[in-house]
Amino acid sequence: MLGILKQYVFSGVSRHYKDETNRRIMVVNLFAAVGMSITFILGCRAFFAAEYSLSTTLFTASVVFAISQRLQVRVATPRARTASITLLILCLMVLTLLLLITGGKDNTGPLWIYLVPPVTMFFAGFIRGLLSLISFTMVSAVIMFGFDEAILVAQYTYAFKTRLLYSFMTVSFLSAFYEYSRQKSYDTALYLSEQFERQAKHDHLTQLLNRRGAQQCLEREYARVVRNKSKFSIAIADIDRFKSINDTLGHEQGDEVLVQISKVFTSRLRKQDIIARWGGEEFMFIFNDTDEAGAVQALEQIRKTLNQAPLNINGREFHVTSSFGVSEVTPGIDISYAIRCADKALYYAKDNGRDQVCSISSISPSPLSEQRTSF
Ligand SMILES: Nc1nc2c(ncn2[C@@H]2O[C@H](COP(=O)(O)OP(=O)(O)OP(=O)(O)O)[C@@H](O)[C@H]2O)c(=O)[nH]1
Repeated sequence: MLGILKQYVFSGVSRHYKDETNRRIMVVNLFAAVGMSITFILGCRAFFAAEYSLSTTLFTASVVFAISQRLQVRVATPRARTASITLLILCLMVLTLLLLITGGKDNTGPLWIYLVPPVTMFFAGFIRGLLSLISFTMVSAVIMFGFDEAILVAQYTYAFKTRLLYSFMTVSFLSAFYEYSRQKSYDTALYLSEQFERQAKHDHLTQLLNRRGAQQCLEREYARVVRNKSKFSIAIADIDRFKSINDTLGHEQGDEVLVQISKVFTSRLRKQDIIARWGGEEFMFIFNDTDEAGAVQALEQIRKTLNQAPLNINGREFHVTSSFGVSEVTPGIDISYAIRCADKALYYAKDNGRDQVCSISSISPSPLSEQRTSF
């Protein structure tokens, strides 16, 4: 029994949707179930009391509640969800207005009016909810006071009608305020969680991806390579003699040098390629759908740009160079192995005089001939 109830409440929920959407789906499921049951029970009572018009109205409402729930589950699109919510709110409002007009059982019908504000606000959101409630209030006022009360079937005192309207407007205002605060808190929480996620993956100095972010990209790209049986290349860049830059300029200006270098690197990359700060004065390049020769070509351009364009640090010009180690990743070569190869190529470039691009296949003897399982 509990399992069936859980299945019903969670029907239509998907991990691909936002939390807010899933929460709405669950509340619509619950609300539709409650609305369907109550209107059905009250409809049966009215039927056995020979109040056929009331029972027909309640049975119709019960069916509409059921349809709106099925709609959001069967047609899992944002439009269907909006239609389902609109149907629920409309059904509730029409039902409430009918109870207001007829008085329901012993003139207690108007009491159901207090269900309208919280339900409308939660389902429709602040703006649409507010507009719906203003329209509903105006219709209710016309029913109670307009046309010499010709629309009303039930008899209410003037004091009752005015108090009903005032209290309804107060509940509506409070519900609107609550929904506004709830939406604001939700937006703030969402913004903060996005910021935290961004910070966890980005380097605060250069604003590039950090090592963690780069590793996620590498894993994603590797999965794609395995799936498509294709290849991509990685490269590690290490700024030449950065220690002496720090010693000459100071650590703070050294940071500024890193920022400017990251901009030079980024400016020369294709849109689909990725650059990250791998750590300290090291950068990682990920060249999607590119073999080793293609990556070497691209890096030669980057190297030349850095070599030829002096950096401007506090009005003084500085020539900075970088060495690069390149390696190719194919479905048969795992990422950690490729990183080790790129590292080897980089140190080969350093040993051979710096300011150059070295690929792993250009090194002799090739480390690729080593046991891959050793990584
Ligand atoms: N300003 C600054 N310096 C850093 C940062 N991270 C690492 N470094 C410095 O970078 C320097 C790296 O020096 P080394 O690894 O000895 O190598 P190098 O001087 O670059 O020489 P080669 O790599 O052999 O060309 C060290 O002095 C680190 O303190 C950083 O975030 N900011």
